[in-house]
Amino acid sequence: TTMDAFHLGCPALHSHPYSGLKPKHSNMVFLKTHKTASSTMQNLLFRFAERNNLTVALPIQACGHQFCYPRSFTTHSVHQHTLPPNIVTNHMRFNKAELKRLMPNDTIYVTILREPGSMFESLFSYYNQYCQSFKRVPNGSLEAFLDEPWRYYKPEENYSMYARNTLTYDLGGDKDRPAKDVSYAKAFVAQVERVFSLVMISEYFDESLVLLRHLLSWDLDDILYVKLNMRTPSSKQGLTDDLRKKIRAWNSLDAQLYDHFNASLWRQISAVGPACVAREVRLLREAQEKLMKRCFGEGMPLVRSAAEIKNKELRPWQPSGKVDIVGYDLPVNITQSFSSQDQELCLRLIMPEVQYTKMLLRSQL
Ligand SMILES: Nc1ncnc2c1ncn2[C@@H]1O[C@H](COP(=O)(O)OS(=O)(=O)O)[C@@H](OP(=O)(O)O)[C@H]1O
Repeated sequence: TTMDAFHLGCPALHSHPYSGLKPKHSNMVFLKTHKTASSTMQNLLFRFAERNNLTVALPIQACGHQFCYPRSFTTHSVHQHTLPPNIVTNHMRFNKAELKRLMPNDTIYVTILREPGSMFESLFSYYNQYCQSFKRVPNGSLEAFLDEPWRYYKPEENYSMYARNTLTYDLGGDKDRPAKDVSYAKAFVAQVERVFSLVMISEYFDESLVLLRHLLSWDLDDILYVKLNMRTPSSKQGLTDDLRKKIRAWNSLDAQLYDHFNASLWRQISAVGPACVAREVRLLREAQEKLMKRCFGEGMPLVRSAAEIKNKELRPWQPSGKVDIVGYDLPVNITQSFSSQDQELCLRLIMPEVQYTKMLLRSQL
């Protein structure tokens, strides 16, 4: 069966005869960075937590669905009914010392980075009305911003962290440290490396998940997902090489983080065995397809713009009228023939972050 093949995979990691029986690791912090596929990861972790009766740390009401981001994380932002937690995954600005006070000693730290070009293009479009540095650019032109970023960017302004080195900021670093301060960048990368056991890469999401599965001794079923929080193609802009270069120069700290951890990811893949990782990725995609059929019938899940989604619980948050974030609906004819267990799973797979956070909080009260 697929499951047997899955367990037989990657012999390098199964040198211990009983390693297949190793208990699943459940204490983890996933630093949810912005516009990096982190909502897809968060949804996967929420489902894992529910299936295994784990406690997810959730923000107090005053902090919204984030731990009072963009302020640095403190334990005061954690709802008392979600203590002591096994899993932390809602948005925050990372603060290791405070997390250490909150979490068990065996907590594993994981995060995710995305290629700076496509990440910045996504940020620019998603936060175009939210972030003043973007809002004041004529015609919402990414080119205009990148030609003269200092004309639009005010480092001290609200939400300026979406306009420069967002990953560095989310990780707790100094987004405005000048690029010529080489030793800062190096020391920061080293610090991130010491804390995080795995830094996932959005472009290699499935490969990253396979490494995560190995790190935590999870099953194939634990890493199934549906892509969340996507923009419609019409909300996206292609990037020229020149634009990509300018984005990297403007976000040079993030670019250094990305280059470093992209290389580490491939080193980790090499260590496990590239063929074995590729096999698990294939098995993951096959299992995913089966699950899609079960939940959504033949073909793909029903990708819809928010207004078209009948069930309000399934509408993703829309940052502004200028960008469309798509979500999913469950097909009615299929849901009628569902077992209630399947219905719960399929519903959760496509539940957006804000709604799922609220639901989890209610269930943990
Ligand atoms: N599995 C997977 N692999 C690769 N990319 C993925 C995946 N899932 C989501 N996405 C893309 O991630 C973008 C949304 O990121 P986030 O969920 O982190 O955004 S948010 O900060 O929480 O709002 C968003 O990018 P853009 O569409 O470019 O905006 C999603 O399309």
